[in-house]
Amino acid sequence: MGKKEEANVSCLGVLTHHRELLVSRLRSVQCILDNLLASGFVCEEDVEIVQRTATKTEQVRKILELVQCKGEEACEFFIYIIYKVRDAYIDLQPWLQDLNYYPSNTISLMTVVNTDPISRYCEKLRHEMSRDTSFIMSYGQKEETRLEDLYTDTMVELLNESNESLGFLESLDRLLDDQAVFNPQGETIYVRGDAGVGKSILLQKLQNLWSKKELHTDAIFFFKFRCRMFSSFKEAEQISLRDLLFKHNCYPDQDPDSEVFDYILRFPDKVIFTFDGYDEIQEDLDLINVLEVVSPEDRAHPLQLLVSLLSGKLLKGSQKVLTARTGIEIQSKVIRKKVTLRGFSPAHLKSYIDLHFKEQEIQELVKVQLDASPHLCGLCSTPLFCWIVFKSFRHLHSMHDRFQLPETSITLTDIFLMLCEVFLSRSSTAAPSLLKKSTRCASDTLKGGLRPLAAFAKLALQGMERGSFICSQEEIFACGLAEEDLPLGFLRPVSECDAGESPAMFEFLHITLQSFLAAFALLLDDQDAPSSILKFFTECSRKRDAACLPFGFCISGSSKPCEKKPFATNEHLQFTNLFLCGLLSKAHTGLMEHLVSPVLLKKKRVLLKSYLSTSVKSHLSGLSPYNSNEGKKVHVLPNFLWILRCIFETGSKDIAQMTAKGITANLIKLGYCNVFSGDCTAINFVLQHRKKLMGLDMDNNNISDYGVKQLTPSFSKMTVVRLCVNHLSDSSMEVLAEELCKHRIVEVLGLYNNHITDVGAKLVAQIIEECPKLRVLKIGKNRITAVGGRFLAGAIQKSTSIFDVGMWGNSIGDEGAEAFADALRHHPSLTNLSLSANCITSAGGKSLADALKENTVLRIFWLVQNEMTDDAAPHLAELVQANTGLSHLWLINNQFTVDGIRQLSEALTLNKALKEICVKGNQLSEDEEKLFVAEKRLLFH
Ligand SMILES: Nc1ncnc2c1ncn2[C@@H]1O[C@H](COP(=O)(O)OP(=O)(O)OP(=O)(O)O)[C@@H](O)[C@H]1O
Repeated sequence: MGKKEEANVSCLGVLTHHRELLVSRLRSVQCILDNLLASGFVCEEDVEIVQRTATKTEQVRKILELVQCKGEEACEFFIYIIYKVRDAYIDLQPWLQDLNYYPSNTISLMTVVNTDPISRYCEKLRHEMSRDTSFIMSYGQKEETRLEDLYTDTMVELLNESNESLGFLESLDRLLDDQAVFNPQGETIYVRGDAGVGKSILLQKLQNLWSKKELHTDAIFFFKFRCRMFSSFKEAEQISLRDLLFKHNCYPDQDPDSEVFDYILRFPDKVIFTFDGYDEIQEDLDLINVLEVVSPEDRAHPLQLLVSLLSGKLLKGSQKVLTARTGIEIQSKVIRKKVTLRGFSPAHLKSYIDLHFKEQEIQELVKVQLDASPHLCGLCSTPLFCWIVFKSFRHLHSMHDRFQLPETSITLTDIFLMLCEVFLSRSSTAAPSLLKKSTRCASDTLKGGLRPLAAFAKLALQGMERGSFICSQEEIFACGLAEEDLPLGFLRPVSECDAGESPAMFEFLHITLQSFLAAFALLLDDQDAPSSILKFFTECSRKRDAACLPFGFCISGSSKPCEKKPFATNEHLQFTNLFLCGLLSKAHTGLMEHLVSPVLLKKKRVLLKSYLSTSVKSHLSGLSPYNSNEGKKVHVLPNFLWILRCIFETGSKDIAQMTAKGITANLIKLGYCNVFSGDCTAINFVLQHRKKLMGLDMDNNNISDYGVKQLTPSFSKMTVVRLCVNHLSDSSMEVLAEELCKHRIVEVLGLYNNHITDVGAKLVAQIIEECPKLRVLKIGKNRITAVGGRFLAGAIQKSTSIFDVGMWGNSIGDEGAEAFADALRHHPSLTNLSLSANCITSAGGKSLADALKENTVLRIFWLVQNEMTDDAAPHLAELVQANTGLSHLWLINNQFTVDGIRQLSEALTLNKALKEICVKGNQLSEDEEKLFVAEKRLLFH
């Protein structure tokens, strides 16, 4: 009570007056009793009497009687407990506010201990979450790393419903907020990314932040799951939501009345869930057809509980974060917002180096070596690969003084071989001091460790064939592994919750390592026919009807999931194929001959090469080229990217040559294929063998500056270079300016939606000036201001070839517009120009209009979404009247009123050549728009 009321109203009176309200709303009796007892207001006997009372409401009545008997101070303390233990008495907080309650100085000195089951459970969850997430799960058990010692931010890109970029997340604790929400009805935040890009670690960091109360959320419960757990149940098994939450996270202690679960049901918005690895679910779920569980008391198959939670049928309002590999599409209706992980940026990579290597000298050494190899940097933008490279570097460098990272053409196979070498060298009996400075001999290490290596490989392959990522101790020992092999580092224990019911289960430290070892097993196998190495290729090439649509079928009408399917993607098999290509490559022959008979090795290599050649041919012949503005175009399928990756791993020039020759179209489209920077080496490996000129359309991928550097040799053949939406910065423009100006054959340059600033614009201007065939330039949605605008306009003015320029969505303003006006005045060939969304006001509009009066070449002019008002109208009207070349003028979303539009309309009647002026989205009412119906060429829609 406020100080004023304090004098008049006694707490005893309050309890009498509000007795019924307290009886109906007070839930956690135990916490009240514990505190009354601890403070001596009641005795043990009193507590027993209360506890013997049958119903909760009766218990509350008894407590009220007791405290009222004990007097004013006891009553005041009773209210004070409710005030202090907020979470437990959340329903009574508005009541306290209405009372304007404020504890007196005397009562504030008394201690209240929160023994409420909800608060205790929340504490327990935080404690366990902190314990489970403070370390990056052990590789080789001994050397666990603290999360905070190694966690580095990665690029988290926000996407809209159509997967277009909305920029990057500023900090991880904003993942749960409303930024970039495109579907407020959806409840799931969808995090996607490639293998090893850090989805699980991102969730771990999120959980860790929550456990330390550093996540901006008022959620007091956090339940984490690995999706694969949901598939580990038998078909007929059913569990309750309560069991799902508590059994697979932790149980509430001393909660006889199930208050925790009741609280969760009442306040689902206080709950966060994370579900990691949706792609690892072995059944496909259909959100529409699945018989959803909606009652929290029902028992159901865990997969049904999962679907019900994700779709908000259960615990509506709770926050859910779901991760999956790229390529898995989930129905938009359940998605609230979507992000994609892009790995380490160059700056993140530098921070990661500093965290990983404590010694400054080594930090420098690694930075120098990385700088020398953009390909390696590209691979290292994937945190998993980066971790392996750095771990191997640290280990091998400590053992062999002169160890250096491989500079050029390091493959993924090399990286995983290096990791095996590191693991196996742990079993070496020689003391490290004796090994120091000795020459590294990978073949000795692999040969020495062949027994465990072959056994781990066998285990990995068996898992792949079974479609399983976890294995039991019996399976491990059955493959010939012994207890002492486990600490080598290939396997790590699976935490109980992730494994479902099963005791002591293990998994490979990463699925990609399992894929690698499975490939090793195929290579080592001397029992089955050599052709069995191709088994996963065959599986991957089989078309999947509902590919990439895990919510696409199954569980139709029945409450049980139907037959087990392979994983939602077959990427783990694709990786096995890729590693097989690497292990069978010529470059590794010497090493592999220590492990497999040379005859068998050769047989397998021949088989693989012939398979790859055939599959390239059949893939290419299956593609149908079509004619486009830019020539005969062929859109390759994402699987082609895997073929290119495999070819690169084999290092076979023959196959690369054959592939390059087999592409008959003169433009290859690899758009939306999820190409990352590391892939560009593979693409370049093939394309550099191309004799004929060609175009490459790689719009909408993630190749970044490292990727552009990798493509350097191929630019000599490229007439079309489309790299829109690829996270390129000015440093890519340096490469492009150098290469394209050297070869001077480029005709189309697409750079839309990257991170190009004025510095890059200057380099692009150089390309325009020096490349005499350049016809089309798309450089919209970058960060170009008036300065860059002037460079570009100046170059365009000099070019005689360029006719189509897209500058949409920069900010060149009136100064830039002025420069473009000059270009228009003098330029002989520009026919299509977009200066939309460039902060151009009427002053800029006037300059452009005046210049255009003298230009009869420009056909289409875009000035959409600028800031022009009626001040620009007379000039535009003059242009409309005088210009005989212009056929389309786009003035959508400016600030013209009916007066301005009238001037344009009148001018239009005098120019029959102009086909249309689009003026939608200006400041006219519907009635005003109707004034212009007579002029059909003035469009308001
Ligand atoms: N942000 C990060 N900071 C430091 N290291 C990281 C980070 N993200 C990932 N790593 C390293 O990469 C490894 C693989 O990451 P993670 O398991 O999270 O990848 P993932 O995207 O979940 O892969 P998959 O899809 O194959 O399950 C981690 O064990 C860790 O060593």
